[in-house]
Amino acid sequence: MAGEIPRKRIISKEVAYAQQEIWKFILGFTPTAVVKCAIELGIPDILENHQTPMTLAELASKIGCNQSSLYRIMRFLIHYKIFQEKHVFETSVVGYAQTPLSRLLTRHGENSMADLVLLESTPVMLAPWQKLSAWVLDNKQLPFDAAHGTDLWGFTAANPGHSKLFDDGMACDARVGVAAVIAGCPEVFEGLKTMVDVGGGDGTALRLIVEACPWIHGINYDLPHVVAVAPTSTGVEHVGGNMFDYIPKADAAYFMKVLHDWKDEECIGILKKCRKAIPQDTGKVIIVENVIGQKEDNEFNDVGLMLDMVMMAHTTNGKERTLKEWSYLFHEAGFTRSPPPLPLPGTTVAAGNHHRRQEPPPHPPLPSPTATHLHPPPPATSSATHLYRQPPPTSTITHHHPPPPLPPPRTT
Ligand SMILES: C[S@@+](CC[C@H](N)C(=O)[O-])C[C@H]1O[C@@H](n2cnc3c(N)ncnc32)[C@H](O)[C@@H]1O
Repeated sequence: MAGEIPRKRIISKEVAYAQQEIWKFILGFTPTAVVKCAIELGIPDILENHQTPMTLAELASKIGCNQSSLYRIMRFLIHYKIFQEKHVFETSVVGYAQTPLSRLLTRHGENSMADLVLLESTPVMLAPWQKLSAWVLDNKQLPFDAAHGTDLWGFTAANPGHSKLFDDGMACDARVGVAAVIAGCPEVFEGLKTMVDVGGGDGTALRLIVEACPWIHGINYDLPHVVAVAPTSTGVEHVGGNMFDYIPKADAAYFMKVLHDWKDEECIGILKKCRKAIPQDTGKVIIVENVIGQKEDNEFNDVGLMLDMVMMAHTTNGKERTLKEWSYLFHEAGFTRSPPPLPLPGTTVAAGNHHRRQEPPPHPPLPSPTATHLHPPPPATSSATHLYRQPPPTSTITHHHPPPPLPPPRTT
């Protein structure tokens, strides 16, 4: 019939859906870029300080920018629920206001993640993503090294400005993570006189822990260039060194988002060093890390998987791990038992204890049935469900170990 479109040229619903969805990937960088722009313009802080909704004219005047660009930026961010529109108190005038999301983007708010947004969107951190496919293809040069000629830690050591950005970004995450650990499983800190935070960055995590548990003397242990500029705080001593060589002696060793930067062999080496740093009978290793879902559960969460890609782009063979993969590390390092993970509000914590390994180790790289047995997946309780579903899940695992011969401490 004249004017009728041939049937084969009408696209199916699936193809139409795919054609729509693919734009999320084509332009997936825009939310990050526009959120970064809003932070740089100081919009979350301006709205926070103003306390009542601000009109476009007021906001543009405060920032010192033209209204038409600002209007489009705000329209975009309102669409993504970063900001909202609200009536100015008892008037018909509509203005811009904060949301719970934008409160996380003020520069110095209690739970601010602004520094982490600014870090991840720097040209330095974006460049390695251009090298990802080459790395996957030939495994010759890690993406970060290919982009910058050195690894992340070498780069931060040579670039104090980027090192500060990195430490500030990590401190954002540390503030949220430590609050969850203290609220959800304070018992892990009971009875500790000393605790070393290995890879503790600028000491933010340890400062908060010592504030909450003032009976603990904290040792913040990180690379010399990091602790050299770390702020001082009561009850926290900064020690510079290399965790592959030596870990300072303490009742407990605390690792927060450190082991995910390293491959299995390196983590096992670090954990073995830990066994030399803590007392045999009462010592603990406390690990606060992401736990990603296991394949059979099909419960990988978006944030966990994104972080796993970040580890590939930015670290020297680091990765996010499933419970079985964590169990494998503990077993290989000589620990035989750890309790199931404990859920926390907004995050998840697992606690465990430790015993010296008696049986032969499982074969790498896959976790063996022995490792699974030593650190079984959590039972199908609400805790376990919570563990896998909270983005980003985190686990704390404590272990005991045999006595150490002690190397001399290195301090800065
Ligand atoms: C991802 S950051 C985590 C920082 C901190 N634990 C937190 O959660 O905010 C990893 C830390 O490990 C430190 N690091 C890297 N290599 C190290 C080494 N060989 N010895 C000690 N610390 C190291 C880095 O300087 C960095 O502060």
